Amino acid sequence: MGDDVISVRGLTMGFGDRVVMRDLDFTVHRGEVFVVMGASGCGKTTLLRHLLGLQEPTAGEVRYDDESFTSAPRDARERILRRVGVLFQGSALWTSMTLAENVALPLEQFTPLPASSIRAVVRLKLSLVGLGGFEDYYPWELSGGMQKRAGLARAISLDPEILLIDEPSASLDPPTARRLDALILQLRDALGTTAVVVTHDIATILGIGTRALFLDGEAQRVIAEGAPAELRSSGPASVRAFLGGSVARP
Ligand SMILES: Nc1ncnc2c1ncn2[C@@H]1O[C@H](COP(=O)(O)OP(=O)(O)OP(=O)(O)O)[C@@H](O)[C@H]1O
Repeated sequence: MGDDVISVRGLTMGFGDRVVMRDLDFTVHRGEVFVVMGASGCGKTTLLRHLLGLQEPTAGEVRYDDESFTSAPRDARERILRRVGVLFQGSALWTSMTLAENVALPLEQFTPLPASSIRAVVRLKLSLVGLGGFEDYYPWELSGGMQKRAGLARAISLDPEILLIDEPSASLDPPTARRLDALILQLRDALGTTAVVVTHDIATILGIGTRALFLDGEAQRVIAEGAPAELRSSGPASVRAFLGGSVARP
């Protein structure tokens, strides 16, 4: 397997006649935490939806390894997506199910494992995110940070190679958000997962991003790509300002 896990080529995204972002070109490398950043409304979530096939490109394509996802038939897309775990912004847990039932759901749907093995995997995944012992709790009995961690446990239930995470720190207080950042790194290290994280949280970007892409909503294009700390010190002025770096000319 090569080092390029996801490649986006000439991707233009829009709604009807309205273009949100044009000519996106980037590659996500194996094992990195790749951050998609930009101001609210620039198209970060829309990009994630394209990576999942929930929205079709106006132009261009998404590739996983060396296989076109965009032009793949439905069964090939499903096979590719089996390698991808997703944590949506609101965690998207089923509120009428316990944490164990939530995490078990993908295992029941996509593996032939017997119930006893599923229970063991569920316990392992919940303990990996620090929720060992919370198997029988319902999502509404948990804090926002715990709900996100439960969402992560479900996202990793099928041992995905790739994790797509939308706004991990949204609606969390800063210390809880930092703990979730640390957990994303831990999972990457423990499971060898490649992560794509969509966020406008500067602490997350600088804290866990290996490389980052800056989407400029007004220009409707990418205006910077690179290591977050480098972009903060020597990226374009608007990116430096976004990342809280100095905007004075050197
Ligand atoms: N279903 C839709 N129909 C039409 N326009 C949409 C739709 N969904 C999103 N948009 C528009 O597309 C643009 C990008 O939205 P998107 O949610 O991808 O931004 P974002 O960068 O993720 O924002 P945020 O950080 O606030 O979540 C916005 O201008 C939004 O209004």
